[in-house]
Amino acid sequence: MLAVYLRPEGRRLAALAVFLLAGTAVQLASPQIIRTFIDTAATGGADAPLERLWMLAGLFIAVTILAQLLQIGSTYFSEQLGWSATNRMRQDLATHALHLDMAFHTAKSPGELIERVDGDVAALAAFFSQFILQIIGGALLLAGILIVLYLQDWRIGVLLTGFAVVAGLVLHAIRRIAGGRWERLREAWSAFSGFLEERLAGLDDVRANGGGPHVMRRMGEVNAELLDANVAAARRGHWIFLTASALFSIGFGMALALGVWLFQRGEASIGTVFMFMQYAGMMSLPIMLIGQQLQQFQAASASLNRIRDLRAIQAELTDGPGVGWEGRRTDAPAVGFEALTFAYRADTPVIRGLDLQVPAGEVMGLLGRTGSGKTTLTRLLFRLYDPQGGAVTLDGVDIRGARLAELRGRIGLVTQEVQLFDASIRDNATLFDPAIPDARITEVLEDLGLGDWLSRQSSGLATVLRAGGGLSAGEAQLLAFARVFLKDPGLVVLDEASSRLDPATDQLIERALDRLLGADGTGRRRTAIIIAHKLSTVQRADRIAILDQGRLMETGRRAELEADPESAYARLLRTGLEEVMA
Ligand SMILES: Nc1ncnc2c1ncn2[C@@H]1O[C@H](COP(=O)(O)OP(=O)(O)OP(=O)(O)O)[C@@H](O)[C@H]1O
Repeated sequence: MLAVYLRPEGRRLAALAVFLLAGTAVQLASPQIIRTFIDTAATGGADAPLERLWMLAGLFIAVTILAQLLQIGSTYFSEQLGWSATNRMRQDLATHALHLDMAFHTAKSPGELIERVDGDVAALAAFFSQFILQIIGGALLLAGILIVLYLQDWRIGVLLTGFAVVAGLVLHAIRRIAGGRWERLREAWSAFSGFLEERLAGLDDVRANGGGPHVMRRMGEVNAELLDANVAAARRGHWIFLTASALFSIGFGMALALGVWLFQRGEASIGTVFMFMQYAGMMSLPIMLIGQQLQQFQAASASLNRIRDLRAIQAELTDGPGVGWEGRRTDAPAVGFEALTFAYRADTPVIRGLDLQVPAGEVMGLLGRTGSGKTTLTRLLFRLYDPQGGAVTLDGVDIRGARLAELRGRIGLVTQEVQLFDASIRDNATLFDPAIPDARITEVLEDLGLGDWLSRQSSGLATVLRAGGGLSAGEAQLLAFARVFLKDPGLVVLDEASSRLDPATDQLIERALDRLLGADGTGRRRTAIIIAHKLSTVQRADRIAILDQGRLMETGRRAELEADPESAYARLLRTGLEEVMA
């Protein structure tokens, strides 16, 4: 999977390789310059050629600066590589997750998905860029140092190779013993953020019930655990650091001892001894980092596996072959629910063998107690789920044959809970369709009675609405109507809000309903399914269907049912519809 995302990055990869190789070569060169400098100075004594020394000093400075520049270049390319490859992965994952079935989204919490799509991918990106830089770069440098040392004197080569292996193993062992410190810290952090999130979400309740002191006491406890975990992690981190420092001092000491011995035997110059020390010092960082990154490797491969698992989940609801509904968006279709059975979970049926027809252009009022399956029926119409038995049809055609966009393009939906997005009024009304002209949006909003509201907004249609705030329940409902008018479909589903609105807004909604259902004299009829909570809305229906525990209890023309005192509908009206349904 990684190869797929890395392939388009060939150029960056090549640039990174060049920078890494050049950087390693330059880093390897600087101890050589120092050796020459020292030897030139030492052997020349008072007659040392000053010009040559100046040149060597200048060269050393140039090489040091070049090494830094190359380091910046490699960091730049490795970050670019890591993030651009994984950004594409994140985008693919988000698209994939958005196309998964509702059943999947019901089972997974949004937090879990965010953790997959963002957390895991970010972890991978960070690892990726570090991996290339620190493991590959570090390994190159380490190998380079050892090769140079072997070429210089095999004894120092053997000594420092042995040292590198032992130091690597000891550090690995220490890390394993000290392991677990991050887990405890991460747990403490997630407990802390979970605590904050929950209390902030319930702020109204906490305040209203005087729960403040209790929350603060609990916060103290959570904070104390966080402090403990932090201190423990820092203490263990220091152990690793101290061990590493001790190890590298020993390595340094061994290189020094061997150097001095070689010097005394006349087999190495003083400059060479100094060079050994420099190389020995340069080895410590890669040895530390390679070990650290290899440990991260486990975490990164766990992230990768989770991402792979998510990608492997396939949507069961897929596009049908298409039934040629393009251009029929505004036609009012006949809707049929035929011998429909459906269950969210295998053992609890929600719709049980339901047969119901809504003729084209008619308004069907869907009634039933809470939990009787009304909303579920509308979800099946949108094909958010597929039924286990029977079919939903539009104009007699099974909706499973249609492409999803073709089907959903024909239906408008006004739900009880209007989802607002953190976006402009324009985008909220058109649901991010840039093709709809501003003039049309303004016209629709004004027709719905939102003209005043719009004129009060600081930047008109461009004003950004805050998700979840800023709009009253009534205004949000009207905005949902605006969405349907702008889409202008031939079939609408309305899940009426059961909450009471103020009389003025109520009147605006009544007017919007008149227009939507073609009762305003324009004669434009739409097929409509209304889950009604108010008597005034029910009375707009041509037909009534009453559901009871997923079965059709009664259906017929509203006028006829009303006239028949034995009908369940007439009984409902007598009992008081709003009391029963609310
Ligand atoms: N996503 C879901 N997963 C599992 N069960 C569900 C799910 N959604 C609804 N149900 C169950 O299906 C049954 C029918 O729910 P539905 O929302 O269709 O009823 P409703 O008639 O629309 O009720 P209300 O008037 O309260 O909205 C209920 O028992 C409900 O608990």
